[in-house]
Amino acid sequence: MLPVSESLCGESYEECKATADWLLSNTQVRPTVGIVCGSGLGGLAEMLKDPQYFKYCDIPNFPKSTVHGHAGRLVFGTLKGKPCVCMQGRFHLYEGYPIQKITLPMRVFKLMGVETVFLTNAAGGLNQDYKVGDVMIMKDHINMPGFAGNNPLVGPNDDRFGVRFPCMSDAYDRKLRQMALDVASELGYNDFFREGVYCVLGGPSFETIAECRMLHKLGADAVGMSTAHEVIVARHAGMRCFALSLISNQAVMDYDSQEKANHEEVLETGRLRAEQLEKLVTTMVDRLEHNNNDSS
Ligand SMILES: O=P(O)(O)O[C@H]1O[C@H](CO)[C@@H](O)[C@H]1O
Ligand SMILES: Nc1nc2[nH]cnc2c(=O)[nH]1
Repeated sequence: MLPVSESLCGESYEECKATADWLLSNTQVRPTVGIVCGSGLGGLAEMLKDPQYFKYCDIPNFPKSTVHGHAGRLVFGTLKGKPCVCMQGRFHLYEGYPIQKITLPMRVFKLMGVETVFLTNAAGGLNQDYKVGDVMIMKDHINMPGFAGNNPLVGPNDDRFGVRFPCMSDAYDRKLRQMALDVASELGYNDFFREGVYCVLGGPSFETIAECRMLHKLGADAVGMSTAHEVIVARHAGMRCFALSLISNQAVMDYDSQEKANHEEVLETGRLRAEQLEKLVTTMVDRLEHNNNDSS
């Protein structure tokens, strides 16, 4: 039996440690790299050598994946010889979990020894220069639910994870962003690579036209329903973060448009860009140094 939670929602240090210990006792892999696959981007997990799979429903304290396009399992293995753990499917606020629960895997990553986290997501393009199929390196985020107090760090702070008031001006590691730009250029991906700001909303409804216009005016280039929460918790725990948004659809900004955002298009765009994203992330992991110093 795992210890009874003293936390608000099942993300206490003891619970995360029990989950990490359970996983480490069931795999030989000692991951230093963590990967989170977004909607339609689960193929990244298939890149791992000698994979070992754990269904979320079998992992103590883990929520279950409920979204089509998220396989719902943790994959351990190596990528370019580096020990990795990969979330093939993530959790979202709209699935009904408390925000602390959807970010629990980041704390488990930390307690298993992960130093660097690569996150991917599918997002709607707000920037009018973006096209479907573009890939946006996240240089920053706007945490909309956080404005209303829905931040994953709400609740008692456990100093064993991090400080009460963590800095977020360096959330997206500068060196990794530069590495991504270099690798994208070497691979001939310049035409569809961008760098911009991601805005997270609670979902699950897609945005209205007025909301899209507002978000764009506020400085967001892409909009989605994930990632920023995970990055907040990962940074709180001192892990380096790198994140990519695949622009899976154009946010509708015009009342005359016949476009309608839908999840099938999101998954289909993921399939079209899967190979390039896998190549980029694999090359970046290959170039990673064993170094968790803040490099921004
Ligand atoms: O952010 P990921 O998990 O890629 O998923 C994105 O795609 C789904 C909508 O199609 C939403 O869950 C949105 O957040
Ligand atoms: N909120 C939101 N999430 C998405 N995920 C993929 N596309 C979109 C979108 O247009 N809006």
